[in-house]
Amino acid sequence: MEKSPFHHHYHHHHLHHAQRLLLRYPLPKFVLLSLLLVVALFFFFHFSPLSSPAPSGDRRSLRSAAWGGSLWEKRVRSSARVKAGRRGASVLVTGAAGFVGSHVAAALKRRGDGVLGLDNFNDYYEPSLKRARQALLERAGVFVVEGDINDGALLRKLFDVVPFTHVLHLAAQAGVRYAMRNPSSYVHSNVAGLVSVLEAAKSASPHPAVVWASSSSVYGLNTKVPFSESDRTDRPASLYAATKKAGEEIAHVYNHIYGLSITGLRFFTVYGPWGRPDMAYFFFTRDILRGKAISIFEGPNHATVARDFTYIDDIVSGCLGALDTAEKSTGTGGKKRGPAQLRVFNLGNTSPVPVSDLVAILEKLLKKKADRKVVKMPRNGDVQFTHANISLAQRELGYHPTTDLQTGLKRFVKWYLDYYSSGGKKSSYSL
Ligand SMILES: O=C(O)[C@H]1O[C@H](OP(=O)(O)OP(=O)(O)OC[C@H]2O[C@@H](n3ccc(=O)[nH]c3=O)[C@H](O)[C@@H]2O)[C@H](O)[C@@H](O)[C@H]1O
Repeated sequence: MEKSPFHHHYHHHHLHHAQRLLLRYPLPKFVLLSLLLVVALFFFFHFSPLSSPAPSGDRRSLRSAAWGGSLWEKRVRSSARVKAGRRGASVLVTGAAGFVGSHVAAALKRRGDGVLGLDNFNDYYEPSLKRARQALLERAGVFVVEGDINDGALLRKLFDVVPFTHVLHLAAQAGVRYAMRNPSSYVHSNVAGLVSVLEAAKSASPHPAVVWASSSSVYGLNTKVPFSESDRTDRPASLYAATKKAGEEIAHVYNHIYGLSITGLRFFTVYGPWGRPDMAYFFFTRDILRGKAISIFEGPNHATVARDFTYIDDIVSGCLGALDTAEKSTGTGGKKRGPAQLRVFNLGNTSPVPVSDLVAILEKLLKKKADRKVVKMPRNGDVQFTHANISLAQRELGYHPTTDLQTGLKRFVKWYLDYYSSGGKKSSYSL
């Protein structure tokens, strides 16, 4: 709507009037000075580094623990050093304070490899459990740097200090159902975070080989069982699954352009001592002990919901097999000299168990009946069953899972009672 000439004139007149007023009654000096001071203070606090959160890559940022400095570099170097007289690997383990990360980091160190951990110790589940795992790793000689995989400056620094031969990338936002409550965390950690790690790898000299955690959930709504690596993975049922599938596509790009050797591992519901409190086997144990009701999901017309539960020690052997058979990357400093290895493997147990059977095993081990509520599986991103065909991993990685659910849960319950009897601080249980 065209502004009327009156409108324009009206404003002009008012401005003129204000000027006349100011000139006629000059403001006392101190009023002017205090006005100037207020304005100056506003600009100072608004633009000063103290007020705006420093960019995450800035090690002086108040949020993440400081990193860098000569003492820090010395600790990084000695942690990542291969044991004398051994042609071992020097591995950067992201998510090293996590469940799978801490177990694999300890196993690598035990066999003499160099290991440097990285973890942001976020509070997706109680950080005290991550700190307890970190303490065990420190005692084993593994330094876990506190930092975020999205902190490019930190990753570049780590690769400057250590010529890593491998990256075992396990840092991720895990959990199928939580994706409906915090979707951005999955994009931040599983997509942006993976790109950040692959960017650091392709910029390093030499390029490390990368092994990273994908997920059984990429099989989504498939009904053909058992799942084989060549089956369709274009029907994810959760955002978690979609970010892991996206990761597999992103891996293909970094392999194609930069010649990075990349191996994706599709883990199948991993469980065991030092596990994740957000997973059913863990909180069912807690709730049975507390006499709290547990909800057991069931499929359409009372079909059972089942998982190919895989014990942590078998997963560790699968991860070591992937690292040991990973070919070198064919690039260096961002240039590729030839085609590089690109692989994906199922790491499962090939014996799916209904959730109700898992509960029955826990009741026996805990000598306590569960207060069961059988509920229809909610539309929460869960799938009705998973079942791994592991013949490819058996052939290529020498992967041979040996632990059945009864045996694995027995070890988990022993750890659980030990750890929480010490008030969730420590456990005589090693990783
Ligand atoms: O294979 C994977 O890649 C994933 O494995 C794991 O996901 P899930 O298989 O969903 O494990 P988990 O939550 O322990 O539920 C176990 C069973 O209990 C059922 N379940 C769950 C909760 C409940 O209250 N009741 C119930 O019956 C539930 O429907 C399910 O059938 C990892 O968390 C995930 O990060 C990813 O690694």
